[in-house]
Amino acid sequence: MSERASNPEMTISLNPNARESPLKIESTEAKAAGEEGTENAATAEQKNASETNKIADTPKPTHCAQDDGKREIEAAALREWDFSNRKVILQNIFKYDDTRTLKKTSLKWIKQMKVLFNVDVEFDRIKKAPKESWTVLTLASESMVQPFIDFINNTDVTNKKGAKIYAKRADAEGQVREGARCKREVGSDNVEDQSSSKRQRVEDKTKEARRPVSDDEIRDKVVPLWRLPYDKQVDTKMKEMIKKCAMKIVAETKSRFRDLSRNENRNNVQVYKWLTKQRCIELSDMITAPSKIRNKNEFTFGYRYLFGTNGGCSDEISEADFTKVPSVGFMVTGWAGGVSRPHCCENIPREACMVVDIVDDFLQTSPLPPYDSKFHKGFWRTLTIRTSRRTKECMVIIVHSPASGGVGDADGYAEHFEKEKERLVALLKGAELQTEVAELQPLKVTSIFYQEFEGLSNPKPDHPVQHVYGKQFLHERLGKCIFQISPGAFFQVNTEGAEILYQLVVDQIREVSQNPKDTTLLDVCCGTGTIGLTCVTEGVVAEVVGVDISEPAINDARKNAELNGCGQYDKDTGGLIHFVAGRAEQIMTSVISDAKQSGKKLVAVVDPARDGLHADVVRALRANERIKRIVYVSCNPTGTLVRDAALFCAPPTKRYNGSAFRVVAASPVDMFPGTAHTEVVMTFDRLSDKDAYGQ
Ligand SMILES: C[S@@+](CC[C@H](N)C(=O)[O-])C[C@H]1O[C@@H](n2cnc3c(N)ncnc32)[C@H](O)[C@@H]1O
Repeated sequence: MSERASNPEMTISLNPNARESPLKIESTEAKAAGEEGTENAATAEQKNASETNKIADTPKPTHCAQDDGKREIEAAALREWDFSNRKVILQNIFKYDDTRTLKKTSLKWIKQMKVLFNVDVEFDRIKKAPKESWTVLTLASESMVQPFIDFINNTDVTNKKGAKIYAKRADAEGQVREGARCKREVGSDNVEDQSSSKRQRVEDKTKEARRPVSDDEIRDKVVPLWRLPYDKQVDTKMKEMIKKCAMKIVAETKSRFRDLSRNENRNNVQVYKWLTKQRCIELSDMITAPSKIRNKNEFTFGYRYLFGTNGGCSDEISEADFTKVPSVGFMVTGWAGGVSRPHCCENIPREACMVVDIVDDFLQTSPLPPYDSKFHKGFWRTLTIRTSRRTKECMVIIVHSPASGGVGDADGYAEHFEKEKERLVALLKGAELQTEVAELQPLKVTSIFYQEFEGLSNPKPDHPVQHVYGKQFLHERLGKCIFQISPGAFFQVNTEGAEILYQLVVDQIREVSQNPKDTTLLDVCCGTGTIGLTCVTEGVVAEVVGVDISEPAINDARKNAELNGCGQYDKDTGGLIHFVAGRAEQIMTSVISDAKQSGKKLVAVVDPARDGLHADVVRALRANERIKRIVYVSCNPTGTLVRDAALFCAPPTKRYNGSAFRVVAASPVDMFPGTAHTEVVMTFDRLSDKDAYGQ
């Protein structure tokens, strides 16, 4: 916290530049408007300066004027302390960026402003709530706010995912609450101005997005590394892993040692021996997946834009050149755009494209329109296709708006829905889905589900589904096991890649479970029980306790234990395989203490979603010294794995007690070829005091 923030009594600005040498404000508009604009800006600047100087120039007050003068100074001081007029809200910030990253980014923008427009801006602080896509940035003085907002809104400032970042003022009282969006402090004219300019922006974006899209654009979005040969893709990812995961874990962990000795005045917080000379976690070579093919693909209903008879011939393409047809595919140009066919993407299997073709044909004659997220109107929303080339099964899940009541003009939908539903089922169930591999038998659509959803985004995995055709589950074979998968349950999207990933986990557990009968595996975020059951069938552990938030996934896991001959848990007699539904952060402590009662050795494998582990799960695992090894499977190695690894490896504190861990192995696996994503299996071993500081 800055000195100013920590001492509200202080009235002298710590940023003398901000008050004494008023800014040269040369906003982009002022530049564009030439001399006149510059002059206006200069006048405004002078006005600003004279306002500021008023305080300093206040004549020595007479007795009566003394109170007024005092009040004015107090008011000025208050204004100085009223941070709200210096606060800017930035929207569309990347959800997983933390405050430190944002500080760096803001400094970069400020540098750009200086270079491009010769505008001096300084910022005081920036604060971001985790997983919010907006943040509040406080500038050093009020006069910097408008130029900064202009810069952000009028130049190409985007977040990591390429979405435009927008800026606006925070509200008058500075009531910037975490988790609440702020209202702007503007006059009614301004509100109109701003909302019409916002409308304009949305219109422009929509116009830009609703157009025919080339195959290369589709690939650029879905498999952004497709232009590189595969070995170069792997190189690129490996460099990213070293810089943003392996090096960051060491830096982050070391910074925790520094913070502890500084903040808690603990002068004995010496960096552990294994870290002292280390700059980077040692990573093994990237393990490549034998196949690029995804077994789960999600598409959106919408309109596909095609060139009309004249369209696409000249450089200047206008909207009149397009025609549009209802379709299903990827939203390559964002939520406001049309949808594009997935056939050109190398990771989408041909059998899934065949289902897309069937649904596409069906839509051409369907009286029910695709859903339009801009107006929250329309019927067909998303199509999910799960396939297994090994069992020749295919599961189709169609999400739609309610047929009556609910979304948009739903009243007309009810009369068509039942008929349309049956028509689509009839088209799908007879289909033979041929893969690119001629020798492979074609797949069949073995189950169809409909899912009604009224909300604005997407249904949660446990949102109810309506089973309309075939089997209730999809079956997939992995290694020696077979797994039943419910429509809402998680399953790794690259089947061949998952086998490699699980084999790595098995090997890491085998290293510490000399006697499998005496080892219990805690499978945290176990999904359908895949990792735990693979470990049992591979003979590295005999007992598994799995925890997952999803009830359907846990039901699948229990069934999968039976299917794979691992026995089922009996609540009276107990048993060797036990799956529990619940939030890991709420039940982990009791799960661990129950597991401890058997007196067996405990090993944990954690495989959380992109959000990483909840702090309470890290605490529970750290606090239980019986857990000597944790194998962490991460799909977000440059984000949440870094955070969680630092929490496991940092010295004990009141909040995170129990001896620290150290990283003993880390293997990146390319589960998503063509994309920038990588999965990492990282192994942590508990450090004894002797290991921590010993020779
Ligand atoms: C990446 S998946 C891993 C699943 C499984 N290990 C596998 O390989 O198939 C993450 C799992 O975490 C579960 N999950 C998400 N939040 C959770 C929470 N708070 N507590 C327990 N499980 C959670 C999800 O339901 C999902 O099954």
